[in-house]
Amino acid sequence: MTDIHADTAGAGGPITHLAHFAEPGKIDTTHGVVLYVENLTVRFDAFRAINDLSLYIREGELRCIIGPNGAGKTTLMDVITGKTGHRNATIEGEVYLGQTLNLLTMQEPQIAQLGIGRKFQKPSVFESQPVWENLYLADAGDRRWHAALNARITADVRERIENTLSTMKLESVAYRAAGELSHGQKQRLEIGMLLMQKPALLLLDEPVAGMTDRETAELAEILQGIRGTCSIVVVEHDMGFVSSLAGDQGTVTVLAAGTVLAQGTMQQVQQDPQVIESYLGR
Ligand SMILES: Nc1ncnc2c1ncn2[C@@H]1O[C@H](COP(=O)(O)OP(=O)(O)OP(=O)(O)O)[C@@H](O)[C@H]1O
Repeated sequence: MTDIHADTAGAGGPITHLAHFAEPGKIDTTHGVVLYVENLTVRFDAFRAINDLSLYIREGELRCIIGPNGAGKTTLMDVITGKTGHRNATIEGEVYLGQTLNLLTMQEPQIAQLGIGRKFQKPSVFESQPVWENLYLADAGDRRWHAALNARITADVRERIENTLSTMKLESVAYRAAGELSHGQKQRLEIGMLLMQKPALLLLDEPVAGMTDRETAELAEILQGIRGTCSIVVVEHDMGFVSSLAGDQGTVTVLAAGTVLAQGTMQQVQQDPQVIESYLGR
C-alpha cells in the first residue's frame, strides 16, 4: 500500500458509529458518506476476488475506479447491487448505503429501489420506443408498462423528461426510436433513464467502451455537468476519460488483486510506482 491510498479521514468515520435516527428506508448521509465498503472479502470457492477491501464514497462525489483485468471491479459492483447472492460467492465484511442500510442483507430489486442505479457496459433501452418514452417508462419504474403508457403524464414528469433530454444532450432525437440512435446516444439515454429514477448513487461500468473520441469527450462533459447532483462511481479503462472526469482534485481508486492498491488524485496515482508496475505501465 502507498501513503496515498487511504482517505477515510474525510469519510465521516466507520459504520460502527451508526446513527439511529434516520427514517426507515431513507439514506442517512449525516456523515457525508453515501456508500461504505469495509473490510470486504468475496471468495469464489477458495479464490479471493475481493480481498479485505475498504472504500468510502462521499455524497455528491464522482469517483473513478481503475485497475487491471481481474482486479475485482465488476465483483465489487455486483456486491453493491446485490448480484452475487446467487453465485458460488462467500461474502464477508460490511457494505452500507448511508449509515443504516446494510446492503449485504438485501436483494437486487430492493437495492435498486433504495436509489442505487447501475449501468452495464452494453446499452439496454426499449429500442422500438421513442427516446422520450424510454425516459418516461424509466420514471414509471415497476408500474405496468401498458398502464404507464396509458397514464397521463404529469407536469412534473414532463419537466423532468425535458430536463433529462437537455442534460443528456438528446433533445434533437427526443422523438426518434431508441433503436435508431448511435452507440454514444444510446449510452447517454440509458444514463438518462437511471437519472429519471433520482438515484443517490449511480454506478457506471465502462460507459465509454465502444464510443468514438467525440462521444467520449461529450459524455465526460455531461458527467461533469451532473457532478454533485448524486454520487457517481465510474469503472473505466480509458485513461483519457478518467483524467477528464477526475480533473485535478477528483479521487481515483486503483484496484488490483481485489484490494485498493492506491488512491488519490489522477496525478498521484499515475506517479505511484506500484500502479505503474501493475497497471499503467503495461
Ligand atoms: N462467479 C465466479 N466464479 C469464480 N471466479 C470468478 C467469478 N466471478 C469473477 N471471478 C474471478 O474474480 C476475479 C475478479 O473478476 P472481476 O470480473 O470482478 O474483475 P474486473 O476487475 O471487473 O475485470 P475486467 O476489467 O476484466 O472486467 C477474476 O479473476 C475472475 O475470474
